[in-house]
Amino acid sequence: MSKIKIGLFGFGVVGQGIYQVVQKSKNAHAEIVKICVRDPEKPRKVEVDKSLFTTSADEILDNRDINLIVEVIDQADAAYSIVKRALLRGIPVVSGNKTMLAHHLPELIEIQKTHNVALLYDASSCGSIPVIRNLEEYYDNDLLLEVKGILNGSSNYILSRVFDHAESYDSALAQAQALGFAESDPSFDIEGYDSLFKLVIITVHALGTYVAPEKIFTYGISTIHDSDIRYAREKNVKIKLVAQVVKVSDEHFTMFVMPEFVTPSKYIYSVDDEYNGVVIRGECYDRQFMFGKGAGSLPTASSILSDIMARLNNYRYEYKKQNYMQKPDYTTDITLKVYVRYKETDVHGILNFTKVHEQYTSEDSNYVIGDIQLSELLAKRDRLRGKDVFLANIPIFFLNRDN
Ligand SMILES: NC(=O)C1=CN([C@@H]2O[C@H](COP(=O)(O)OP(=O)(O)OC[C@H]3O[C@@H](n4cnc5c(N)ncnc54)[C@H](OP(=O)(O)O)[C@@H]3O)[C@@H](O)[C@H]2O)C=CC1
Ligand SMILES: N[C@@H](CC=O)C(=O)O
Repeated sequence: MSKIKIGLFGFGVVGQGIYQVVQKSKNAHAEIVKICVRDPEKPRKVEVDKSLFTTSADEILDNRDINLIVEVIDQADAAYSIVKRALLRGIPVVSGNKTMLAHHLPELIEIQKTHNVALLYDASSCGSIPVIRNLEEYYDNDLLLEVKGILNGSSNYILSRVFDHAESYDSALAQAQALGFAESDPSFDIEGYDSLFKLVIITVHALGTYVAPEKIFTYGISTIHDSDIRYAREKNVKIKLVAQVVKVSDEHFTMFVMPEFVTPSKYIYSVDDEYNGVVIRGECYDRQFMFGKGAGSLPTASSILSDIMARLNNYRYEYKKQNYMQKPDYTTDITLKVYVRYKETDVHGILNFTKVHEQYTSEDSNYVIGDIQLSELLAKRDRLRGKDVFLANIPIFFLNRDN
């Protein structure tokens, strides 16, 4: 490709960042030809020639000059329709939309193969950190055992402000929204779904296997309470929202998203604010750690620019791990040690612990620390929703391997 002519979908936090980095980057040999938005009259932070705007997706998809679609809108269903139509027409796409990708990757991978067309999406997972391309290329072997980390900038920002700066949860969430870190519906961030969707995408590139989001246990930070923070401080740990995919044997891997008590010796202990941190563990090399801004306009745009420039060399994912021999199967048949704090909810009536290590009751709040099957947590997930319950992983299961 000699010059990239971009049809851009979305001109919000990320779209405007992309416009800025493309203008700045002379060696990208790229030009934004048209921008599709919902409302062309909306005031924007970045000044742009208004004649670039359209509200018609077809005006971009039918424009034969455009040889790359960049999709950064906040609507997953509309994004799916745009991306699929573009790929079916043979137009390559760069996307940052993890919600859409986590739900439609198997079909979109198939279309890429049958229509010989590329879909790149490094910005969808961990903002500026190049996780996907590294998993796809550098870690293209059997040695990978685990990818674990903080994948959501907003929840990490909130936890940092609450934990280290004694700010209120609501004020920290409002700041995460004002700074452009949070999703349009911030419950995606705080309930763990954004981390979940990124984990689904990461697992496709880490192990070559797609697991649908609804099959994965996900618990967020929205029910965190002063007593949880007090407890963590007393134990000299921090609470982080952690997503992980782990090979638990040669035959099986597991994955889940939940708050975790993180000790100071762990790499992710020092990952604060909107930063993300990803620990990659493998046979022979032990651990490697990737760290960087996980959200925000320019950090995310920098990742999109990297995918745009990769298209100059016709780069595409080959999904080689999908064809690996003896791929491990997904299991939820593992035991976790968890802390469950509650007030009124009959936690013991809902959750079957295989072993209770510690129980505490007081007027203010109660907690239990016990062993529980991941499958049990997944089965009872809906019964815990909306309850006065906070749950955190105590990473004992992987203790001798955890750093
Ligand atoms: N913010 C971040 O840090 C990151 C975001 N992402 C992902 O990037 C995407 C965009 O996020 P962000 O920029 O923050 O979101 P914003 O809400 O800031 O912007 C969304 C943009 O999408 C446009 N839009 C919505 N629906 C349509 C549609 N049907 N057709 C055309 N345009 C549409 C909106 O138009 P209008 O302006 O007219 O309303 C707006 O410009 C999301 O998928 C998000 O998950 C990924 C990594 C980081
Ligand atoms: N809302 C997301 C944005 C980037 O993916 C986050 O906070 O990480």
